[in-house]
Amino acid sequence: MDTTTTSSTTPTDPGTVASGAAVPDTTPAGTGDEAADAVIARARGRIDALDGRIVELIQERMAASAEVQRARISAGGRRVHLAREMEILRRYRDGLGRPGTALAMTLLELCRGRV
Ligand SMILES: O=C(O)C(=O)C[C@]1(C(=O)O)C=C[C@@H](O)C=C1
Repeated sequence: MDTTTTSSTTPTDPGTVASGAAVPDTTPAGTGDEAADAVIARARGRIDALDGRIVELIQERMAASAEVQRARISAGGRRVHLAREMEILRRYRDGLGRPGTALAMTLLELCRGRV
């Protein structure tokens, strides 16, 4: 295996190789095209703002989900409600296609733990 570069098949910190040794990041800061760089910087600003809001929304969802689960368990029910999960999985699949299902499964795991 080539140990001088990060492998595309092995997820590692981009600043290290599999051995953990530090490698300089040689990715150029820009494309060399000023207009393209400006578009990229602006769009990345929007992405960062959106990601921040998405994380906050997920945290808000986790709190609402915990409230539902606590109430159900206090009333003698179970943490997991499979029919409700099916509705949620369908909504994400309808909105985002097959990867939407995977996203919904990750959200459910964040909200109620692994089943
Ligand atoms: O809607 C519920 O009944 C919940 O408990 C919330 C929630 C969710 O996070 O969406 C969590 C666990 C259940 O299995 C189903 C859904």
